[in-house]
Amino acid sequence: MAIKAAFEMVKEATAEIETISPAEAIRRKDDEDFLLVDIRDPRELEREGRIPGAYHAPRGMLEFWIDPASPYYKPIFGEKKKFVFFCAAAGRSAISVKTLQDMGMENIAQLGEGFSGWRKAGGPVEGGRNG
Ligand SMILES: O=S(=O)([O-])[S-]
Repeated sequence: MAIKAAFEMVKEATAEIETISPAEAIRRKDDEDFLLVDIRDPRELEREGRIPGAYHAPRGMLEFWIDPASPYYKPIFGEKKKFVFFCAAAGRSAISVKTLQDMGMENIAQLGEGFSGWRKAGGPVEGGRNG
């Protein structure tokens, strides 16, 4: 059986979800009803730094953290906010947001170009070893 290309999955997912530009995310980052959700691995956060105020939800646990019926549910995902997920470059976030959307989660989007787009657009970053 042929393996479907990961980037094809990203392309298909991206076509079905909302993407917010880094500039818009920077503008809205302090809004009470707007939350950036960092789905990168802990090692990436240590190495590259993090967006101040972003909530860290490792991609591996996402489906379980947003599902109120799951023992791993995180009530923050039940709050009335716009949840904007990001990874390093909007690959994993596209697939993740599509999955959460399919699960019925509303008011979600991904951050276009991910953490690298945020950095390029001049968004604040804290920590990291590549500073
Ligand atoms: O998934 S990724 O875009 O961060 S490589």
